[in-house]
Amino acid sequence: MKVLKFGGTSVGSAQRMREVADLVTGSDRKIVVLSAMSGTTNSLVEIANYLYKKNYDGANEVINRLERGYLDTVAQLFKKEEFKHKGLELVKSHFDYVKSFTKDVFTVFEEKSVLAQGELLTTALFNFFLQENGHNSVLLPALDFMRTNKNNEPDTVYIRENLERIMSEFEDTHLFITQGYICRNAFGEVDNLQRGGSDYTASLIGAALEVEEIQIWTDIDGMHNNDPRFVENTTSIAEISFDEAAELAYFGAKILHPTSVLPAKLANVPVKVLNTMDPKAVGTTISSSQHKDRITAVAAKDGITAIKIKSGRMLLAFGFLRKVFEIFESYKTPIDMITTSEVGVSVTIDNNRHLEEILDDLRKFSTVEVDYDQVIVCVVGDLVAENKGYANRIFEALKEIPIRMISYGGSEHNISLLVDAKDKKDALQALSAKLF
Ligand SMILES: Nc1ncnc2c1ncn2[C@@H]1O[C@H](COP(=O)(O)OP(=O)(O)O)[C@@H](O)[C@H]1O
Ligand SMILES: N[C@@H](CC(=O)OP(=O)(O)O)C(=O)O
Repeated sequence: MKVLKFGGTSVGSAQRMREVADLVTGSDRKIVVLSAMSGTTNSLVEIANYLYKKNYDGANEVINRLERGYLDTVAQLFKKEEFKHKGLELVKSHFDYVKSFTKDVFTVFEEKSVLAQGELLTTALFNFFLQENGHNSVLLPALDFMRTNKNNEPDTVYIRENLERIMSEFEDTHLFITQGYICRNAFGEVDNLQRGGSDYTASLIGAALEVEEIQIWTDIDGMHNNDPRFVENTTSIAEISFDEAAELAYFGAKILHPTSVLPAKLANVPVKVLNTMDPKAVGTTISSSQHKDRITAVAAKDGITAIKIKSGRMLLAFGFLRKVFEIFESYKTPIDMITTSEVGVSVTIDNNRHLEEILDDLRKFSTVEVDYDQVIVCVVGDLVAENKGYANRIFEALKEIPIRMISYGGSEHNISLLVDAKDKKDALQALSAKLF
């Protein structure tokens, strides 16, 4: 069995859905994970923001625009009156539900339910389309098996047991369709796996069922060696290890959700990144094979804040780092990069929600400087100490760019550098020019 995930752009129109149907209707057994049609989740976020502010005119305007888009898709997707009717009813019921919140209380619980409508609607439409064309597909409700625990981590035992239970009722079925991104939390409430989380859904399902392969179908021919939104002439990486792919995803390669590689890695299920617009392209295979003597790729993670913490008493003091880390831990704020010296320590975070409280606590025993709007540029490859010369090439490439922090040695696959956001594009381009 294989798991195939199609992102929002891959199911972004009636024509694209037809192309996806061609790709999934072979004879082998598959679970197809779909995201919402492109733009849907952004619109739902916009609607939720209006509903929080009780701006019902604003909410209705976006709701109506989104609904018209889905009605157009129904008109173009289905041929038979019966299915056109089913499609229209389906769209109406989902949008009536969203509209009901323009008259009701709106809290984080309702927001999560609103955000779930995109995937629920897209998968149901796609499943109708398969049925109209005579395919015997079954819709697997993600809300019946995808669940997180009290730490907001996937509850892997629950996921496996419930997937197996539901699927055992359909032993003769070869094609299952399910929603990416959405789940229930430990309290059984509708929740999600964070933006872009459909990749994570695919990886969790693939790992739970120990499938032969997970395929991530998107709008580009695999993982590229640099961010194609900022650098021209990037090329697809044919093969990459789980570890390198995880570093790239974590450090900003938008093509994969940051946490999506780990479940596949733990279950040792290979992941292929493939292009819906060019299905014959080789794409990228992510597996446990390591690739020696190369720099593989560059990525950049935006929205970073750097905090420089200085203390006259750090010199020869023990316990200083513990005090610093405990503060970040108490506000559940993860640290990305860290560098130390005799007089202080610099750390970066990507979540400023508790920044003011963190700074207040740090100021009780240190002086603190903050740099906003920073970017972590991450170079991934076989960067073991024995491979001499790679660091030199990286710094040579970046000689015109102010570098605020450098992290090397934390993993054998990564050198991370902190630069100002305004220098990001130049840094990425300079690295591509020198390294590839
Ligand atoms: N290293 C990279 N390799 C390939 N694509 C990348 C990379 N970094 C960023 N991207 C961007 O990621 C996009 C695909 O991700 P996304 O839009 O989330 O797809 P989907 O809607 O299929 O989930 C590509 O179109 C590309 O612009
Ligand atoms: N629809 C969700 C989940 C997702 O993964 O989308 P995509 O595969 O299009 O990045 C989002 O926009 O966040």
